[in-house]
Amino acid sequence: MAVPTLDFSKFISGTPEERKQFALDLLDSFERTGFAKLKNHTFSNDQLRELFHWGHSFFNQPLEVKNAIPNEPGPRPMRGYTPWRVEEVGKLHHEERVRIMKDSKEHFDQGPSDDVEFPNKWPTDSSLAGFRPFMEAFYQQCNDVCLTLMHALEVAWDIDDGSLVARCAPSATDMRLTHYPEIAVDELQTGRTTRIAPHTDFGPITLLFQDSTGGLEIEDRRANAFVPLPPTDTTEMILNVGDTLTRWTNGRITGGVHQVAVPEAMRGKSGLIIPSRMSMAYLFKAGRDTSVGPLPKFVSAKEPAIYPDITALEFQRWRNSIVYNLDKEEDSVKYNGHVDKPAAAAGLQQVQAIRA
Ligand SMILES: O=C(O)CCC(=O)C(=O)O
Ligand SMILES: [Fe+2]
Repeated sequence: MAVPTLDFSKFISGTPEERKQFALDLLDSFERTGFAKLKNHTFSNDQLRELFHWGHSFFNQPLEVKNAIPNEPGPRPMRGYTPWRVEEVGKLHHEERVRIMKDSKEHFDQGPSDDVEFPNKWPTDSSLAGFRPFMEAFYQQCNDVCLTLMHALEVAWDIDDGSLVARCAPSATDMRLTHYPEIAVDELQTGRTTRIAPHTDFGPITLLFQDSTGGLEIEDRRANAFVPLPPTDTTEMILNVGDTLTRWTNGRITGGVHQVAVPEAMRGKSGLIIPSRMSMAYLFKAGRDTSVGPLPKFVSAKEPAIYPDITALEFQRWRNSIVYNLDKEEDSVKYNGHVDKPAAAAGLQQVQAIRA
């Protein structure tokens, strides 16, 4: 399954025809594959190098320094540092729900710089003095790219009242640096852990940059198999379609399932160590109080809404209650109504029955 690389500059500074063509190509790629790639995305190679430099500087700190700004695992946006083998992203993927498989990764999460409800947690060590200003500026630039991409979807759908872009304010995005420490191929191939298990992201879309290690795989829907998205050009930005866009379009666009596994060249080999890997995911979100229910454009008497009108924050709380393995107890009751697909609901009940 080929994921096309689109030229973002055609939308930013192209002719009206080029803008329309970019918008249609973006939508087509999202609909067919759940992904797209962008070049001329406004980030320079120097900025990307600096991003990964700061990532390494942060993760190279001793564990107790990183643990001084701990993320509180739970049904809320994440802030600060999460050590490895805390998250169970695999539980998001319906078929995988029963498997307990903690991800072998550590990450740093940040939200909007003015967030008073879920404030950011910044490292205080003087060697990281430049980390915060760089990351805040990077965050802002990613937000601009995302809003422009939402506008491109408006152009593709002939939405002329700005209602899609309006659903993405005020910003509630979580930006994540993930470090996957080196790990033996044999350990990953036991299937008891993973770098990041198959999942879709929660927001409308995600912007992703990966380093040159490899291992990112996307689901090829037609082949019903994972295929590598190799880091042939690490300056390209990867776009993932997330759950919120599926909900907004009443199921018309399906989220792109992805995972990080053994890099292609090492697959099936024993006794090798997979080098450490780093990525940056800008997990774009709708405004916290905004509905993730279908847009009026995608609902009709013939096609009634198949997703409930819940807020983006409520939706995120529910998804994170699963990732942090809290969905067994009172959370499962609280969020159960949000399970939209009958098959998924039945699966969840089965899991609860097994665990009860
Ligand atoms: O590390 C990667 O390339 C993917 C990360 C990812 O899927 C996520 O953070 O949601
Ligand atoms: Fe993801």
